[in-house]
Amino acid sequence: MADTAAPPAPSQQPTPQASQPAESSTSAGKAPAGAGEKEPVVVLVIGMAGSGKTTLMQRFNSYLHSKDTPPYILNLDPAVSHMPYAANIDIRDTVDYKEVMTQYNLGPNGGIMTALNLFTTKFDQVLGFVEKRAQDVDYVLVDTPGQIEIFTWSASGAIITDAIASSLPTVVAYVIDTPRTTSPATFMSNMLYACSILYKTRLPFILVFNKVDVEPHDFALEWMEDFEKFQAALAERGRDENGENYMNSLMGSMCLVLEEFYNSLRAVGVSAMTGQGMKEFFAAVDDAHKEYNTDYKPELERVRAEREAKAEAAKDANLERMLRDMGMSGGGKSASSAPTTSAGEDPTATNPFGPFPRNDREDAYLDNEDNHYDSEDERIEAQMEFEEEADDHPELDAQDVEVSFGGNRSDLSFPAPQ
Ligand SMILES: Nc1nc2c(ncn2[C@@H]2O[C@H](COP(=O)(O)OP(=O)(O)OP(=O)(O)O)[C@@H](O)[C@H]2O)c(=O)[nH]1
Repeated sequence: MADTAAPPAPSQQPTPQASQPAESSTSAGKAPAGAGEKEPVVVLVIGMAGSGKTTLMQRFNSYLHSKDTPPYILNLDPAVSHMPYAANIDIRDTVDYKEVMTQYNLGPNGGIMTALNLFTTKFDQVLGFVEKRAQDVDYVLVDTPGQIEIFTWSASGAIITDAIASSLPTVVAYVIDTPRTTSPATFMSNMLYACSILYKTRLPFILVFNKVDVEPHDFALEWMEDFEKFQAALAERGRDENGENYMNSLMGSMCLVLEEFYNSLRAVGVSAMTGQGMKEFFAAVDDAHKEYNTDYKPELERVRAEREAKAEAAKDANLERMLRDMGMSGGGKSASSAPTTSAGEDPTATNPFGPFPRNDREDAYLDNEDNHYDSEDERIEAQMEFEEEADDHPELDAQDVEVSFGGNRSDLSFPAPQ
């Protein structure tokens, strides 16, 4: 194996909080920067426990080193005991899941899940490290926790996936233990799981049939291409020890449903043990990278633009509402929020002080006959007289007068503008 460096020992954390993620210096940093802009592709390695993810990561790593394109590696599995490759960023350097178990009184799965949650709170920094190296590498490999559901169905897994996929081209490599998938029922369960991940992440997807040194994956390709062959295998091998085949019709219909799913992915057979299929795997990754750029990226940009447009519209609406509240715009009132008097009329509609209900002081002012003017000129003249008088009487200085919004805003009071 080309890269068998011992993994760095996990640091002992005094408290189960995520410390600052650390970046190990491995060969990725030494990769020669290519001419022009480089855009690495992130490969998220996901699979059931024991499917061979970690061994495969080591194989990918050694293969890429042999091609002179060392990858940048992230390990997100806090419980991995032996890592046969050196990761650039290792979750175990940041959170000690055993410490998390002790402090939070959790079992192993709860500890792994909580460790991942804690790490997620620092993931923006992790992404910062990855982005900094983006110019130097072609591939970023991400190993995920052995308990697949901890990553695929947790909020932190979704946050991490979204964060990575919105910053760099990302593809999912779903690792399958081929020798353990030869029964039609296990095959179907694995495919349904893969399908759910594909529809959840919506990222370009590669089915990686691992351990083909033990069992070639031809049967799987055959079942995916020709559903009648799968039906035949079901009829032949789908019976339990009592000769029952009650699951067969369900699985038969399932394979029809999965036909569309099979069309939208690539499948390769590999062996982490012998290194078979590496060239085909990376060709599939490059193909999926292109798919990300043609299909996923425009969709991502569309969603992002939609989100920004919504945020902009909300900002405009807030500004408009604020201006209305301050009586600086047309003063249009919102029909739904305008309060009404007991007589059913809207007091804001007749309030010259602004688009809010009159308060007692304003009512008193308007009820005073002296304050009614026949024309706007007359009102302005009266105001100028008042201001001249106010100059001679500093006690009338407006600065000392508290203006309070009436009605539903009576809890707010603001000093009068100077
Ligand atoms: N024959 C054979 N064995 C393999 C291959 N890949 C992995 N294995 C073996 O499968 C077992 C599980 O491999 P791991 O790499 O630990 O699998 P994993 O998916 O990372 O396991 P978890 O972290 O527990 O989920 C180990 O005994 C490996 O030696 C392969 O291609 N061929």
